Parts: sequence; structure tokens; C-alpha cells
Amino acid sequence: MDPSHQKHFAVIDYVIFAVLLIASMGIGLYHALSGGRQRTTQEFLMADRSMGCLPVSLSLIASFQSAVAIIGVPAEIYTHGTQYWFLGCAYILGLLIPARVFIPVLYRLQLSSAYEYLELRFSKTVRICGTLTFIFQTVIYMGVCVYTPAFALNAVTGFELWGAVLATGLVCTLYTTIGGLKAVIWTDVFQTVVMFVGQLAVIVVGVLQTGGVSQVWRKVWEGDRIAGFDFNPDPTERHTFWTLGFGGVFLMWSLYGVNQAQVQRYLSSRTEKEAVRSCYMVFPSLQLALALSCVTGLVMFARYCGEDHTDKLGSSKGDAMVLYFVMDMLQGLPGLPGLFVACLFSAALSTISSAFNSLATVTMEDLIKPHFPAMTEAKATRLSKALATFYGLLCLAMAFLTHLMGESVLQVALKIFGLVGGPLLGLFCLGMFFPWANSTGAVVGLGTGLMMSLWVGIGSIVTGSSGSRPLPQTCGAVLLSGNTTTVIQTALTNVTLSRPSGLKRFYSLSYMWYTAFSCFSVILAGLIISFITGAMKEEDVTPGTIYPLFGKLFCFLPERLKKKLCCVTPLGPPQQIQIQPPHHKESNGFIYQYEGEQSPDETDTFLPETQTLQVEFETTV
Ligand SMILES: CC(C)(CO)[C@@H](O)C(=O)NCCC(=O)O
Ligand code: NA
Repeated sequence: MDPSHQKHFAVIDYVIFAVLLIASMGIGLYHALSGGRQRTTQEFLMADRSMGCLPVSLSLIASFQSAVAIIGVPAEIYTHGTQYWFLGCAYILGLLIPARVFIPVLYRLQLSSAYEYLELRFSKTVRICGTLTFIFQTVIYMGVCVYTPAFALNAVTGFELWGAVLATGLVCTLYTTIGGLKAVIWTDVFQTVVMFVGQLAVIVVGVLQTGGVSQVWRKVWEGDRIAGFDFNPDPTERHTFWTLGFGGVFLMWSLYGVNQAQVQRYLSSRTEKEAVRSCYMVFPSLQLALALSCVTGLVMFARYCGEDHTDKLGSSKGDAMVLYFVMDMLQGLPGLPGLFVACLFSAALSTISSAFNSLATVTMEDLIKPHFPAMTEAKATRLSKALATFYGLLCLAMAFLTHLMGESVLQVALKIFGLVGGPLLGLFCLGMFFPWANSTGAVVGLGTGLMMSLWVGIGSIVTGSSGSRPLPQTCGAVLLSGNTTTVIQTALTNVTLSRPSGLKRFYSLSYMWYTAFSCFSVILAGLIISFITGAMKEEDVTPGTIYPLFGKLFCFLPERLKKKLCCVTPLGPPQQIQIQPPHHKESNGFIYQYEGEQSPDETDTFLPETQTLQVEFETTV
């Protein structure tokens, strides 16, 4: 970028940024030295299963709200209008189903890793395949997350790119390694607040400088940025009500239902009720986060309509626009540029810390512990800390890979969620809703889903069909009236964009459908293979691993038919699984006995006893 356009920080901005890093370190240090001092994996990875719903819910938002969303969403609104905002519709079902279906099943099994479920339901192989898929997804995603704020800062202020990447990566690695999940959750709380405050400050100043709310509204209206419901059913249309409002539901399920980062937070909750409540509480905050970033995009448009600033941003195209806007507008308001940069880095830190901790958890619980059942708690904890450090350093390497990508960061992140997270969601759905699915079906299904993802993902890159035409950069008032702009644009679209056909049409599937597409591929392939190789019998399915979806969907059918459809283990009131000495019928190496009615609170007091039993069991066999 041309140095004459570069914006600069005042001392106070650096101070605010430093305060963010120091406060995060401080929270890490506090949790390293208080409580159980991070000497057990229960504390380091599961926060002693003692968290309340408020910190958990703020932490749940923070996991997938990174600098990618903070700069990507405004850039999207700026260039394409507010259609993306309809993603908010997907949050309703997207959070309701995890709260009512996924959390009860996973919480009652008292897991540490979400992928432990896959072993209980299917087999060890499926568990390992699921874990590896999650590691793959998270490792690429965290590269994008740590790179994004550093690169925007570099494009606008000329701040050393790799210096910023290194600083964020290392600080985050350090507090995650010393403070464990408690530090991750409490820094998330602090960082989420900074994130909201930073965005809000930018909006307030932006609106004031543009001449008030009515001026902003007039400009975005005349610039044709306000989008109505687009009910176009074409699945290759990038953003419509259907791709966002329905495709987005699957995206939300894969993130809030079965992703380890989130499941770990549900499992760290004191009770099942707290976990469910924290999931519900995500709804208003996520709507707020979406609204803030969409409004930022609108304010940015109102301020710049008709002017083209992209030349000042060099190769970074639209993504660095937000930071440019912020620095440009906040010049002369000491501290505010620093606050927004703190907001960007807060968002990034809270996401990569969740990634480090969840990666350490699954590597420990799914890949290492099963092979070393005799490992002492002290050793396991030391190893978990080493793993957190390892993933922190790996994250830096992944940032370098992201550096080589060209697409908008928001689209890249959402594609990763869809292409790799979708098959994982499919695997869990196959297990929970289809009692007939067997282990072979699950492995082949997951493989099929990943192949389909790879196919459509690479196809869309090669044919270059993932982009879309931006709206004109002008305010209606400057050149044409709003309506004329629309007419001309529609005409242009019709002339130049002929509908792709055949495979090319498949490759241009909207990325918002990726999750649903790969999820259904897994379920379909999984069921076909399961029926070919011999469907699972009801009595062989581990109790508590099935959600009676069909029983609930078809509640009007006669009892007998329903019984056939739903399955053996209807999800009753919270159940307590107890591991017994090995003289009953075995299943997956353990015995599961149900204690019938028990309130979630009793579950808590019951826990230590269960653990003792488990230890005895392991040592006697
Ligand atoms: C995950 C959603 C869709 C939830 O609203 C949103 O936070 C988002 O668009 N995230 C983009 C990825 C990121 O911010 O890292
Ligand atoms: Na975040």
C-alpha cells in the first residue's frame, strides 16, 4: 500500500492494545494459580465441570466469532447489501435443536470429547475418523483466524504482519497452556465484551460523522444496499433467504451441536440445565453480534458511497476496508483506533484459544489416553499442556498457508465449516437419529461425505464459480436514482450471467449449502451401506446414544409402528450412567446402567462416586 495513505496509531492506542494482551495473560495466570492449579485433566480440559451458564454462553459466541466475521461481514454488506443478515433467521432452529437434541444426548453420556460418542454408538474406528476430521477442520480454520486481524492491520497501518501474528499466537498459546479451559472461558467473557464495545464505538462515531441515522439510512437506501427477502429457490445463488435461512441452520448445527469446541463448553457446565440455558442465551448475543457487524457495513457504505478506496488497500481487496474506514474516521479521536484493533484481536484470541484447548482435548482423550490407560493424572495433564503448546505453534505455521489464499476470508472460513464440518454433522446425525446405521456404514458414509466435499470444493475453485457480482459502488443520489440502478443491474446480470449447466452447475452450488449437502451425503451413504452389510439391531445399540427423532416426528402414528420407527432407548428424563464391575452383559467394554429419574442437580453429587468405580474397574481388569 502507498505509504502516504497509511494511518497511524497514537501512544494511547498501543496502550489499549497492550492492556488487552496483559489482561488475557493475567486471567490465564490467575487460573494457573487458583483452584486446583491445573493439576488434573478434569480441571485443565473440562474446567472441573463446574461452569455456570453466563460465562459459558459468552464463551460459546466467542468460539466462532473471530476477526473474520468482524471484518468480513461489513465488507460483505458493503459490496453486496444486507441479504447476508438473513443468516439471523437460521439462528432460531440452529440453536433450538442443539439445545433440545444434541446437548441432552451428549451431556447425559458424561463424555469428555464429543467423539467419544462415536465410539459408544459405533466403534473405535469411527471415533478416530471423527477426531481426525475435527483436527483437520480446526487446524485450517485457526490459521485463517490468526492471520486475518494481522493482515488487515498490516494493510492499513503498515504494522509488521508476522510480528502481529506471532504476538497473538504466542500470547494465546501461553494463557491457554497455563490456565486451561477455565482461563479460556473467562478470557472469552472479557474478550467478547471488548469485541461488542469496539464495534459499538465505531458505529456510534460513524453515524455521528455521517450526519445522523437518517442520513445513513438515506444513503444506504439510495445505494440499494437494503435487501428484501430473496425467495429465489436456485441453490447456486450465493445468498438468498433459502441458502442463508435454511442452509445456515445446518451450519449452525455443525458448529453449535457437534463441534468439540462447543460440546466441551456444554460438558463443562455444572448441570445439563445450565448447559441448555447457555445455549439458549447464545441467541440474543449472536443476533447482536450479527447486527453490529451488518450495521458497521452499512455505516461504512454511507460514508464512502461513490468513492473508491480499494486502490489504497493494495492486494487485500475488500477485506481490509473496514479497518481502513475505522482508522480514517477515528483519526484525531485518540484511543478509539486502539479500541477497534483490540476488538479485532479479542475476537481472534478467543477463537484460537478455543481451538488450542479443544484440539488438546481430543488429541488427549481420543488418540492418546485409549492407548495408555495406566497413565497417571499428573502425566496426562503435563502432556495436555504440551499439546496445547504444540497446536499453538502449529497455528502460526497455518497462518502462513492462509497467506497464500486469495478469497474473502469470510467465505473461506464458512467454506471450511461446511466442507469439513458438514460430514462430521452427518456422522453424528446418522448415529443419533438412525438406529439401523452400523459402524461400516458410518466410516463409508463419512468417507463419501468428505469426498463429495472435496469434489464440490475443488470444483468451485477450479471453475471460479464461487464469487458473485458486487453491487455498484455508487450512492443512488450521486449518479442515478436507486430504481434505475436496480434496473440496469438486473439487465446486466441477465445478459452476462447465463445459467451454468451440468457439472459446472454442481460446482457453483452456494457455499451456504455445503454443510447440508455433505451432511446428507454422509447419512445417505451411511444408511445404504448399513442396510447392505446388515442393519444394526436395536438391542445392540448402546443405550442413551439414540435420539428418538422419528418417534417424535411421527407422534400421531399408532404405538406399534412408532416403536418400530423410533427405537429402544427413548431419551427419558436425565439418566445416570454408572459403570459396574464386569459381571453384567458388556457393551463397548463398559456396562451402562440407568438410574431412572434423577434431577440434573443430583447428577452432580453423584459424579465422584462414578469416577472411583471407573478407576477400580480399570485396575481390576
Ligand atoms: C459462525 C457464524 C455464522 C455464527 O453467526 C458467524 O459467527 C460467522 O460468520 N463466523 C465467521 C467465521 C469467523 O468469524 O471466524
Ligand atoms: Na472469537
